[in-house]
Amino acid sequence: MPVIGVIETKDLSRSFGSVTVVDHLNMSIPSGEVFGFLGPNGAGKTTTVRMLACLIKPSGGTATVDGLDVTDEKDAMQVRSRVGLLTETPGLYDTLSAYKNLRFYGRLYDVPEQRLNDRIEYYLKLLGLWEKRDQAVGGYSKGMRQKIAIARCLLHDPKVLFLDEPTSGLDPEASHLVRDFISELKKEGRTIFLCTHNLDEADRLCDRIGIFRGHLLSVDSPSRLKDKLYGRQVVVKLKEVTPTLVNTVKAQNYVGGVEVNGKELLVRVNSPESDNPALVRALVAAGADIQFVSEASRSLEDVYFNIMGVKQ
Ligand SMILES: Nc1ncnc2c1ncn2[C@@H]1O[C@H](COP(=O)(O)OP(=O)(O)OP(=O)(O)O)[C@@H](O)[C@H]1O
Repeated sequence: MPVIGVIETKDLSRSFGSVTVVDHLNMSIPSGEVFGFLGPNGAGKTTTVRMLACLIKPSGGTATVDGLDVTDEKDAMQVRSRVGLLTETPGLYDTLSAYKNLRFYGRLYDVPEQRLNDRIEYYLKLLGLWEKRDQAVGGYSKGMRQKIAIARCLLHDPKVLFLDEPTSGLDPEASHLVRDFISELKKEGRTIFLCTHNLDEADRLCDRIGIFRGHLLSVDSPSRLKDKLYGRQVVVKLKEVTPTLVNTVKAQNYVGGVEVNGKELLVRVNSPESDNPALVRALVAAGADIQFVSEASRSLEDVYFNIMGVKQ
């Protein structure tokens, strides 16, 4: 039987006037996955999230969240109660304390009184804000406000979380705390749909990445995206690079290609674990003085620019 994702879209589309912003989006996100949704400004990420969270209607196609049809009015009510949404500009009541802000929103979601108090206490303690629970949110730092905003969208215990730019505008320490918090939420088994422009963050947090501009250009785990585009490469640093040494490497039948970068050879191989010993032996036999051998690491930024066709 095919595995049905907790988020499924089939040709999901949305236009504003004559402009199509989301164009036949097809994706399937399994339960418990952290899915990174990457794309340039105006790619249609927020529009996609708004459709999946039932804030706007699709112009075409279908989508289900937790098995519920987002285009069906009755199902949409239930979807809203099963998802948590952190928007790019989460509004909090500045004059109310963190505790009162959370109580206010929890009641909107009809969370039973005792359960609400327990959940507020749990999250404020987890986020290190319990001692400051009675301070007005207006006096909170940006990072503290963001943590309250994330806690707010968890009060009704949603299975699926849509986080739109959760660390945008936060300093490195606050971003780190929010990222740790997202990892905790993953451990709780929630499915997290993460829109971010921070590629390093996506690389660290996400099980899979979808690179999107109107439709999905590529989707896979960060490591497979890198391997698919670049294969595995070994960097061999030599005391001296000579044409003989380059030709020796090229002549090895397990070598897929060689690039010379100063005193380094960038060698493409299928499996460094099994090919490196032979490569090192061949180079030494040809007179090479090897200083370092390591695996070349590609960043998600390399992948993103490659897929977007941006020259670096
Ligand atoms: N309600 C609306 N009416 C008209 N156009 C809209 C509306 N909402 C979004 N758009 C347009 O749709 C396009 C995609 O916007 P969207 O906010 O989904 O992009 P995004 O990928 O989230 O961008 P960013 O990374 O900048 O947040 C933009 O050109 C935007 O102007």
